[in-house]
Amino acid sequence: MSRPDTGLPNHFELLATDGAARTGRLTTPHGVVRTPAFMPVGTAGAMKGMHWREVRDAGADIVLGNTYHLMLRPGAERIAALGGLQRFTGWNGPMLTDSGGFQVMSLADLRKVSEQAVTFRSHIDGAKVELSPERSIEVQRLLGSDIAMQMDECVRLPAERDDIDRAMRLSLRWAERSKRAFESAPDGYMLFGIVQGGDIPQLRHASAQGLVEIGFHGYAIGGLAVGEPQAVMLAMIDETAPALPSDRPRYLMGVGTPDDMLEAVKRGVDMFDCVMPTRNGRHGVAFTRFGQVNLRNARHADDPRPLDEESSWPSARNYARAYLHHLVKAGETLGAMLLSEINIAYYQFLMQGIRDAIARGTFDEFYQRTREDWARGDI
Ligand SMILES: Nc1cc(N)c2c(=O)[nH][nH]c(=O)c2c1
Repeated sequence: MSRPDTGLPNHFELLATDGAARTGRLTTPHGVVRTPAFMPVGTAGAMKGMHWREVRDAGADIVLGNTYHLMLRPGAERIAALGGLQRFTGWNGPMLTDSGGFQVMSLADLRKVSEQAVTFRSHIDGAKVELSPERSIEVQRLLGSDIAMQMDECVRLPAERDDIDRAMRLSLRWAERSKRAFESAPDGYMLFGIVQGGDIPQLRHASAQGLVEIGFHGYAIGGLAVGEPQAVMLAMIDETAPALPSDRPRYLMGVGTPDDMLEAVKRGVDMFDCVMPTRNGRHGVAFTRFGQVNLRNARHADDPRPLDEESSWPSARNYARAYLHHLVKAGETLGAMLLSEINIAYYQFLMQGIRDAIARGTFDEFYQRTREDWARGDI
């Protein structure tokens, strides 16, 4: 087990452990986050297809905002002038923002990476933009997010060792710059470092060690969920999590399916984010206690049963599959809305079950039973 980190103020309280799995509380300026936590992704300041009250009622303590989108439109200075993300959006709880660098690499045109910054042309209006570690921190501070992320360079897999090594060392230098730029933030606001190193254990260890020497409030495991098989992702979590301070939160970026998260919690991960529940909902796919259900499938056309008559979420137990199938096939907006909330609610239901099981010391039984239920499939 890795050593506690005696560096920056620690806002994370470990409440219980069960094997490598942990449950805890992360205290932020806008509220407490129960961990393990799933952060729904509110890309441009909104949860697609959902009201914030539904996100909160589903059990989410914290949501994620994308710096890339928000800095381009409506703009960080405008959001700051309007009172920050919480007042601007109406979500009055904790928010985490990413650095923007990851989405520059996946969304922007004509992007160029240098030691100083990434430069790119906005996908909205073609304007030339420079995003440095310092500007990324400035934007995240202007947005007022509770947890900011260092700027990093993530290499998609598979990739050559030299490129993974280059990006990992650049990310460490950007980590230093990000931390210096963050130092004026008020107490309580946090900055997380991001471990890179691709699918190479030695590079992951070097990245984790370098970040711990710099010192952060929490640590993200980056460079995964970028095209590698689940087995590789899990192997890299096995390499990385134990190299991070045991008393600080560990955040696996961009992950994932319910199965991914259950496996990652078993390996000591505390926080997750993924667009999958809302994106799959918009595409007609529901996540349930018995696995995924594709409501586009004709087999649902005459099925009067709800998705899950024992669900804690009303929309999952009150609407017939036949109706959801109709809405999806007809392209009705309500279909995307209902399946988005059903999926976010299931993700939060899973997280609550995980937290309860770890607190009771029954995580192994919960893990086995949950996987058996998924394997039963949709009856
Ligand atoms: N799967 C991933 C999703 C992400 N949003 C990120 C990120 O923002 N930074 N760095 C990363 O490595 C990364 C990986």
